[in-house]
Amino acid sequence: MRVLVTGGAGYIGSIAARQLRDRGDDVTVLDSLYRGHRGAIPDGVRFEPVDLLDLEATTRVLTAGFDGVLHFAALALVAESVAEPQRYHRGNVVSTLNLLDAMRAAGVRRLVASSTCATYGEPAHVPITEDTPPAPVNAYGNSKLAMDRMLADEARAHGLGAISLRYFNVAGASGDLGEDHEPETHLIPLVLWAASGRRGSVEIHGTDYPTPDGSAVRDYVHVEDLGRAHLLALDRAEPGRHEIINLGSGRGYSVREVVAAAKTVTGVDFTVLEGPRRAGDPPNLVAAIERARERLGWEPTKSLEDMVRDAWEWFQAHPRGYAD
Ligand SMILES: NC(=O)c1ccc[n+]([C@@H]2O[C@H](COP(=O)([O-])OP(=O)(O)OC[C@H]3O[C@@H](n4cnc5c(N)ncnc54)[C@H](O)[C@@H]3O)[C@@H](O)[C@H]2O)c1
Ligand SMILES: O=c1ccn([C@@H]2O[C@H](COP(=O)(O)OP(=O)(O)O[C@H]3O[C@H](CO)[C@H](O)[C@H](O)[C@H]3O)[C@@H](O)[C@H]2O)c(=O)[nH]1
Repeated sequence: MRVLVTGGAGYIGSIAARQLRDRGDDVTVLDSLYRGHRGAIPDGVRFEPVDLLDLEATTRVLTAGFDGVLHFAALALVAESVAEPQRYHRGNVVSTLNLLDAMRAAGVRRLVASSTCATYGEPAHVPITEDTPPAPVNAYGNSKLAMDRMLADEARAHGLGAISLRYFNVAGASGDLGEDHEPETHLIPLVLWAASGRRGSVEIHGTDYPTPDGSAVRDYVHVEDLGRAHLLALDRAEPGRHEIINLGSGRGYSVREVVAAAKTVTGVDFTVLEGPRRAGDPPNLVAAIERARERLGWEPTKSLEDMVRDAWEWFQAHPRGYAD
């Protein structure tokens, strides 16, 4: 297949682009490099340094001819989205609208897009199925829900085959490709920065949640398992249909459990502080993943320990991320 990967210079997109390349697909990465890294773009794929907000340039790229698109490009920092919602509606909604216009003009009919558990907000019950009513609590979640709805409309009106993959917490690395976000807000990188000495400590944000050990519970999924789900989804997308599929491991770990796993894997007894809850953090998010099993034939294969170990190896080999 000829596949365009938007956001293919970012954390998840670069790893999925390499998986596509490795199965023999002809891959082009489109990325503005606003939050990505030139060094993350895998060898053997074409690169188009284009911003999706530039409709003309995006249309030009699409007219080269593609069988499908994996759409990772987005802004993805929750706190930033609360402070500057307009950037998220432009960066995640208008950019996707441009992509759909360009795909329609070029006759590209398959799309797999990055959605998020943030579209569910703070549901009362876990595990969270795809039928849980969406109720985002921040502009990031609102922008991704708007994207999902846009894809459903496009499928109905113009025959697009689209799948929104709603990821829970993505972690781990894949060989020499890993997580290098600036700013970094995700738990596992920050815990490992404490273990490596890049930071003096890590703080547990909230110890009074209604969970077994008082810290918040999340569902972590390995970035390689996640990437594999995209390849399956690309093959399964059906013209005229939009589907939503959760991707997680189906089991939750508390912040304290992640910290303990990192101490075991790294062998470092780093400093752990306890602080207040981070605004907008739900207590407990765990995915129901039956639909991914049924529709994609997908099964997560890697444990939390695998994620922490792979990320640890990457951070040790790349202490300053892609700057190394
Ligand atoms: N990391 C997670 O745990 C997580 C969880 C749920 C959903 N997601 C979603 O997965 C996707 C990828 O996440 P990531 O962690 O790899 O993010 P990332 O920031 O590492 O990568 C995003 C890439 O998109 C590019 N980009 C952003 N806006 C663009 C635009 N307008 N035009 C062209 N390129 C643009 C950036 O330069 C960057 O390379 C995002 O859509 C995110 O919302 C991530
Ligand atoms: O230094 C830290 C960082 C995080 N946490 C906690 O660890 C858990 C996981 O936090 P992350 O920031 O790693 O992940 P989130 O669950 O906040 O974020 C995930 O869900 C978001 C939507 O809510 C976005 O989709 C985001 O991209 C995705 O990683 C949360 O309870 C958070 O409070 C800490 O205790 N200390």
